[in-house]
Amino acid sequence: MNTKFLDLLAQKYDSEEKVVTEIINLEAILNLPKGTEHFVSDLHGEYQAFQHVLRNGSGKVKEKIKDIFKEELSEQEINEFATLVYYPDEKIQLIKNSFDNDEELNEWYKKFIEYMIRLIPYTSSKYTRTKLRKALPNQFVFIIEELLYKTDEYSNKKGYYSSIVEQIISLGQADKLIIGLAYTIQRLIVDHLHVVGDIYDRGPEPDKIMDTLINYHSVDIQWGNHDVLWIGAFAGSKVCLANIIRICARYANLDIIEDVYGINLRPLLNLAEKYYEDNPVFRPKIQAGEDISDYEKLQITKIHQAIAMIQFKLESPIIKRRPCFHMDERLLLEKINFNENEITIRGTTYSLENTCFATVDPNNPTKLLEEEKQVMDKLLFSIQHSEKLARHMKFLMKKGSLYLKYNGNLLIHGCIPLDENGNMEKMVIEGNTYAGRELLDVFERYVRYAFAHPEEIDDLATDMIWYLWTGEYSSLFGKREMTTFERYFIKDKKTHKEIKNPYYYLREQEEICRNILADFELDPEQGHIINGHTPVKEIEGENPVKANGKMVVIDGGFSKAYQSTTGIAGYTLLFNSFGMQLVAHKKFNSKEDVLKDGNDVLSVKRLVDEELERKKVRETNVGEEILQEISILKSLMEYRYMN
Ligand SMILES: O=P(O)(O)OC[C@H]1O[C@](O)(COP(=O)(O)O)[C@@H](O)[C@@H]1O
Ligand SMILES: [Mn+2]
Repeated sequence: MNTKFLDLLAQKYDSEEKVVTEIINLEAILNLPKGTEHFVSDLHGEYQAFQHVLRNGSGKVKEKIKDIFKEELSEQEINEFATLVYYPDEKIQLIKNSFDNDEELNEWYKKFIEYMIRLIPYTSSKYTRTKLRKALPNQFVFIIEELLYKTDEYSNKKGYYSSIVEQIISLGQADKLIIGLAYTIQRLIVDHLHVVGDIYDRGPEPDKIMDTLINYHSVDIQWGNHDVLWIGAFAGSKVCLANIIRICARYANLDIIEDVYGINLRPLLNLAEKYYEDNPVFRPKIQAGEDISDYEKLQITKIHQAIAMIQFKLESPIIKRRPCFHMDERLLLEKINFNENEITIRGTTYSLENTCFATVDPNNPTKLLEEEKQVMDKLLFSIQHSEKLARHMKFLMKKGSLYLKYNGNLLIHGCIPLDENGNMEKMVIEGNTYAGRELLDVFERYVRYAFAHPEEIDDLATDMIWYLWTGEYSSLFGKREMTTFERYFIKDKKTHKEIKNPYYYLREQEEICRNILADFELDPEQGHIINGHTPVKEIEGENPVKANGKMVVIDGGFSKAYQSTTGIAGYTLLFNSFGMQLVAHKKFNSKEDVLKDGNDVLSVKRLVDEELERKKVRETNVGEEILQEISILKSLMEYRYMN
């Protein structure tokens, strides 16, 4: 091994004892059971529901409480304890309001501090003391460690411990301690979080989800089609930008653009007011309980049309300059017969309804008006200069990728494009042919290039991000074409259908999944493919576990817009040292409901896979890294200290 490197390392490990201690420490970690991985997907801006799943660890928090306290506490007390762990700040407030005097409250404090101190060793049994210490609330580390490691064999410490707790209470620190312990428990229960795509769009608070993820102790993200759409907009793609604004208008979420990311929509509104009227198909989709004035609804309806038309116009030049996208069928504005108000698609002529073509020149239908161009220039400038968006997009790039190989599994939001025979679809890009993993790798390279060059806006890399949103062989989209235009303007529902890639029925077959795993150089015997993207229709009896357990579809179903078609809120997945568990979630109403009756919509579990032997850190990705570190430290030992 390079001696320069070892000399450098020796600066950190400057004594034999330090090297030995670290080797022993790492060896010990290898033999601990692997930590719990938590998989969620398709969050779609539903921050509150996501928070809940994160805080209850898909049911794990309550499970651990039950393991320890089921003989001792009633179901109601267990629920109360669990809600205290999920929402400590709010729960403490409720508890305080429910007591008439301090004595009762102090008793409650004592009881629950003790419960929490008893729960922590159980939730941290898979971690080293150092790791546990890092998870503890800073200001209380010393005190908590005293309480945790009490060995009361000779019972002369009893007084000591109860005096610590009493001091905490009398010094007014009990709330802070309990809150700190609650977050520690949440954190210990899940070691690592995977977000299998679609943080953005449809729901109201994707930004808050991003902030949560940025502060989360350990996370990775597999980009979803909606996430790359936002990345695309930030990287300079005007058509991606038009799409994100269109979707925000459609779901009455323009606040995200305006208030959260600080993009001025006034120029777009002016254009919209000038050219558009009310139009039923462009009215925003408003969720039950949302309150929007008729005036505002009308404004959004106009903006929605203005930006949709800009989007359609912007698509055309890209399709023309990128023959490799094979998207000529999508040159729809050019297929319109404006005299007859008809369009001919794949040989069939349909009449158009609810059109809003005031800015369209029939002789040159894809040409942007000067005003439209200016609006888009201004919007792009502001989006690329939004500091908050920059922070969120950089995080998506840093922690995200198109797919991830993790502990033997393949995590991917959408699909691996296949033909009907199960062969990987090929795409020719700049004269080279790619399929399967290689295609995804090349897609990802373009995304990263575009992101690194936001000033280049018409280049292949930037266009490629849009392709990932909507192209036939995109691993994120997985459908032949996106029928947005048809959904707005053509009545015949046949034209709305978006035909899915054969992957979506072939993935039921074990053989197909094994082939894909092998293409990604994963062991088909051990590995699973974990998908998001398509809501699992439990109502119709669809099983999220497919291909003899090789394929797991966990669309979180957080999106309220889809809950009526799925029958449940969705699925999450847990993978701990005992195996994988799929958790089905019922609809999440509100945090207030959980706080009130403590009865958090509990989840049904299905065993996906059961390990015969408990899986150790040694057998994980982290384990591989540790093994490498050990081997380097051993070289250092030999080089420096053994001769
Ligand atoms: O429900 P909406 O707003 O009409 O959106 C439908 C569009 O969303 C998509 O399903 C993509 O979004 P998802 O990744 O959430 O499925 C498109 O295929 C489709 O055209
Ligand atoms: Mn998706």
